[in-house]
Parts: sequence; C-alpha cells; structure tokens
Amino acid sequence: MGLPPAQEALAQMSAQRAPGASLAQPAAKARVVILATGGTIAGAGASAANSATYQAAKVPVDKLLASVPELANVAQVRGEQVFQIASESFTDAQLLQLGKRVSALSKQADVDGIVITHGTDTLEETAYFLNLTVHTSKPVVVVGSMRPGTALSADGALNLYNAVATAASPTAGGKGVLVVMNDEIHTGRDVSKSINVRTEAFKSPWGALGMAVEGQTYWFRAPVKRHTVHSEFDIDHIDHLPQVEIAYGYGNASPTAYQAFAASGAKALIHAGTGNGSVSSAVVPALRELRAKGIHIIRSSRVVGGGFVIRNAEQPDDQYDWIVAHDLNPQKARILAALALTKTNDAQVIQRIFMDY
Ligand SMILES: NC(=O)C[C@H](N)C(=O)O
Repeated sequence: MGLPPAQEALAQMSAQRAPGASLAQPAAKARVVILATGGTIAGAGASAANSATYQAAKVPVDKLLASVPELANVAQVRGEQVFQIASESFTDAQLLQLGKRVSALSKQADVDGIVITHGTDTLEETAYFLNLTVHTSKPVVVVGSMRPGTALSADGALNLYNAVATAASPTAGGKGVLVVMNDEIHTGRDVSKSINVRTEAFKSPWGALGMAVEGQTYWFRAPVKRHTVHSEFDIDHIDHLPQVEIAYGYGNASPTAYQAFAASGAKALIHAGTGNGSVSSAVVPALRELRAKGIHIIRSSRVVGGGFVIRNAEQPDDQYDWIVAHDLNPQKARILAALALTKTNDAQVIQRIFMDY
C-alpha cells in the first residue's frame, strides 16, 4: 500500500539527504552587540551582604558576559567597552559618543540588536536621548541593575539575559529604545528610576509596554510619541548639545539658582516646579527677565509618579512666552530641550516639539 502524498514526499526528502544532515536547519541566532558603560551592573562589593555599599563600574564587559553563559541560548553576543563609569557622572559628550556608536552599529548588516549596560541613576536620560536621536528600527535595549553582581540575590544577570532576549527578538523592532529591568519592558521615553533601594526600581507613569519572561517577550501596548526613524533629530548630525540646566521649585524658593545658571551660559532653564509646574511669586519676575534676555523657561513638575503640566494653567505661558514640558520629568525635559535647541530658537516650535516627543 502506497504512502499518503505528504508522507511520501517526506520519505523521498529523507532518502536524498546526506547522512548526518538534518531536515530543517535551526534558525540562526540573532547577533546582539552589548555596549558596556559601567554602573552597578558592572559593580563589585566587598561581601555578598553588600547590596548597597559597593563600587560601580568595576567589571569589564567580557567578564560580565562570561558570568551569564545562558546568553548564548538567546543570541550570538559580543561585547564592547565604551566607558566604565557610574552613570551619575555621564556627560553630554559621552551621550553623543554613545549615540554615534549605537547608530553606526545599527547600520551594520551583521548586527540585529544592541544592548547598552548602564548605571541606573541616569539610565532614563540616556534611553530617552537614544530614543530621540538614533535612526534605526532594530531593537535597542538599555539595562542596568540595582545590586552589584557580587551581592546576594543580584539582579544584573537576569536583567541582562532578559535585555539580550528582547534585543534578539524581531518583535522588539520599531518600538523605539527600550529599557528592560525586573522582567518589565519599558519605553525609554516614559521610564524613570522611582526608588533607589529596590530591584523593582523602574516605573513608567503610563505603564510598561510588556514583559520579558524566560527569554520570551510579551507585549501589551506600544509608544505613540515620535521616536527613532520618525524623529527630526539625528545623532549622525549632532556634535554638540546646547547648555540646559534644571532648577528646583520649593517653599521659600529664591531666583538665585536660575540667575546663576543663566550667567553661566544656559540657553534654557528647566523649572522643576511644584504641582502643575507652578512657580513661586518670588521667582516669577526673575524668570520673565531671563526670558526677555532670550533664555527659554520650560515648566516641568517635580511631582514623581505621573501627570503632565498644562499650558497656561498656573502661569500665563502665552503671555510670558514660556514653554511647558508636557509629561516629561525635569531630567528628560533637559534632554529634549537641548536637542530642540540644535534646531530652533523659537519658543513655539520648541513647544510643538515637547508635544510631539
Ligand atoms: N544602580 C546603579 O547603577 C547606581 C549607580 N550609581 C549608577 O548609576 O551607576
């Protein structure tokens, strides 16, 4: 009795196969480059009990990768040491250097995804900067850890594994620069470090995009603001960031910090205001004077956990020619303001940029 057609075809293919060759080749693993910049994920403490007392930026990238052999199950990885710093010391020059490297790698045909290991203190700023300036649809993932690798229950190895799995997944493409921490996948635009002593440290006010679990990605929402290939900012054409500074609002505030920043050459000041970006009556006249001298005043909020500053609420922005930071926290507003100033000095255009990104 003859075989059914499908089984017959399989039997023929099997007969023609060279001995030892398998029927279907396993799909080649994605090629992921890991750019290491330091931080606690590369940190080391004196003992396993030191979860908070340690030195950041100690472990070189090759050792970091060798400590997680499971990475080979999800991608072909190679590492590059870009910096070895604690992220509180990141400068604009280093942001530009890192961005240009990410951009160059993303154009290489032999690179499918990029992971950046980073300290958590300013991780949200770097992730947002890359999200705004690197023109690629390939996955770019920023990752850190809250405990050094030497600590009990260190979180870096699993965070790195999940970050590499996400960067290796075609499902992560086209979603802008992502941050993977504590099994969650966040957009680099929204995410912020929200507590300094827990592994569950990163939160997005509008929610995470998805989760990375056991090397698989699970998605639940997508970013709606402009990013990467849809951005008007291109790292390949940016060699300098204008000076933008942040001054904090509080009871009994004085204009001294704003005036000092302006005197030092700031082109824009981010006001980390109380509540709805409100400004104390003792500070308003000084900010109006600074605006008259050409310095941009951008109202954001010091309130953590969400919300957004509404134009002409609390202060008459139209009348004063001030700008609101929308839902960006002060440190993210600094990044966007500096990029906006590479393109324009018009407050209305800068306001449009704050609504778009
Ligand atoms: N958890 C960390 O990575 C904190 C460290 N200070 C850094 O940002 O480099």
